Amino acid sequence: MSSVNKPQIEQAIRLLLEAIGEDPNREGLLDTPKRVAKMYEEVFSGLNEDPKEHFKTVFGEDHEELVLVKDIPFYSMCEHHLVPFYGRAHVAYIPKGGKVTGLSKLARAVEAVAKRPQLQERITSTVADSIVESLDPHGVMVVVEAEHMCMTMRGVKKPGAMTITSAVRGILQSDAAARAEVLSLMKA
Ligand SMILES: Nc1nc2c(ncn2[C@@H]2O[C@H](COP(=O)(O)OP(=O)(O)OP(=O)(O)O)[C@@H](O)[C@H]2O)c(=O)[nH]1
Ligand SMILES: [Zn+2]
Repeated sequence: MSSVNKPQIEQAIRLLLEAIGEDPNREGLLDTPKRVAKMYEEVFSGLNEDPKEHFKTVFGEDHEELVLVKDIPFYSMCEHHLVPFYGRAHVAYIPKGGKVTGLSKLARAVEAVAKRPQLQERITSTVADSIVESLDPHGVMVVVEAEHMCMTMRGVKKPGAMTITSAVRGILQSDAAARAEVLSLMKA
């Protein structure tokens, strides 16, 4: 079920168009409020999702070694300017007690968290903490690399500048050698 109020978004977009000096009744813009409402429903669909729900899929596999899914593409919306930021997430964890989740669930958790008005730091730490809370693993490391359109098309105008954030939990926080190994696999 959607949490966005589409008629209200349509109304707001008509006002916005008027405010920038456009005519919301000209032919090319007639369906724009409806399209934008539909788009926001899609790009903010993560507001209805708890990333931890995805980790209910657990296999009782006795693997207490690294699992890494890297290069997970994501698109999010910067909560300061409501323009996109996008890039790749790398999610690693070391399972404990047979709590191994489905690989796709790591990517689903990234999607759920990204599809909200966001900060890159919060995407990173929310994904890491969801894994810790759901799977109680030995360790977790999430690295996110992204380009922010608010730094590219406006403001400071620095296309190509990449922001990298990480969140490290458990043994990957306390053991520098293990952390370095995960980092090198993420970069490989
Ligand atoms: N920490 C963090 N900052 C972000 C993120 N996305 C955008 N920002 C920053 O949020 C800040 C908002 O700064 P403000 O001074 O309030 O807004 P502004 O005048 O539009 O800032 P400029 O972008 O510098 O023009 C900017 O520095 C953005 O680069 C993010 O994911 N994390
Ligand atoms: Zn921004």
